[in-house]
Amino acid sequence: MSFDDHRPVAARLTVLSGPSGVGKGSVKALIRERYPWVWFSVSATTRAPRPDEIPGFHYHYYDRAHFEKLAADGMFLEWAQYANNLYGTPRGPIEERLDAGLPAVTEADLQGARQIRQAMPQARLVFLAPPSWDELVRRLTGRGTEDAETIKRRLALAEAELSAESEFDYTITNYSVEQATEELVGLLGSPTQPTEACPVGKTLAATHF
Ligand SMILES: Nc1nc2c(ncn2[C@@H]2O[C@H](COP(=O)(O)OP(=O)(O)O)[C@@H](O)[C@H]2O)c(=O)[nH]1
Ligand SMILES: Nc1ncnc2c1ncn2[C@@H]1O[C@H](COP(=O)(O)OP(=O)(O)O)[C@@H](O)[C@H]1O
Repeated sequence: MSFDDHRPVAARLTVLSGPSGVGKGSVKALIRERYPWVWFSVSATTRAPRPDEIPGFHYHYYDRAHFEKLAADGMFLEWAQYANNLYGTPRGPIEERLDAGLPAVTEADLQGARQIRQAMPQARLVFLAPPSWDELVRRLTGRGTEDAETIKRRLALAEAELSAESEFDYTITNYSVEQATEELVGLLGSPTQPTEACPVGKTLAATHF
């Protein structure tokens, strides 16, 4: 029996995965703008912030020693090395949400999605797919945030990620950010109440560390 089996299904965790450059960040940004009641976990990473990224909003940015200490202390629901950096989902805020009967969404690479599947069989795994390989290359290159060597490494990982699509419960193809956003929000379901992000009597901490 897994540790979340007592929780109602509505309070489940949705995991958003997909290759680098497919549009996960773009979809998350539109959801945050249009559907602010959707609660996203803020992952931790050892990678440096990109110029337009805000610490505590896009990621918690830590050096490797601090990240490894948090991992050793069991502070992550899952964590993994992707390319040369570590990424992890903080455990506390997610457990607080689920224990309060509220849904949560986190982003994770394939290794992280697999760890969450093991730990939480009720979790719903969603794969964001590109319309084509060439379009993925165009998007990743066009973003202009990684050098050629990093792009090559991420595309090599993308091949493995695309071939694991069948492990996911749902695939959403990101033809347009608008369409992919609506499909993902459709899967998440409408909020039971607009105020569900902050139930009375519960303090939902943004982060535990
Ligand atoms: N395991 C795990 N992977 C994550 C987490 N947050 C982000 N990632 C993944 O780490 C990979 C690299 O993310 P990032 O450096 O932001 O690049 P991007 O996907 O190109 O925007 C992507 O596959 C993300 O989905 C997390 O909390 N845990
Ligand atoms: N549906 C789309 N059509 C065209 N360009 C897109 C689409 N979705 C995202 N992009 C662009 O592709 C690039 C990568 O998107 P991003 O959201 O950063 O991907 P990820 O977070 O998955 O790495 C960005 O320049 C973004 O503007």
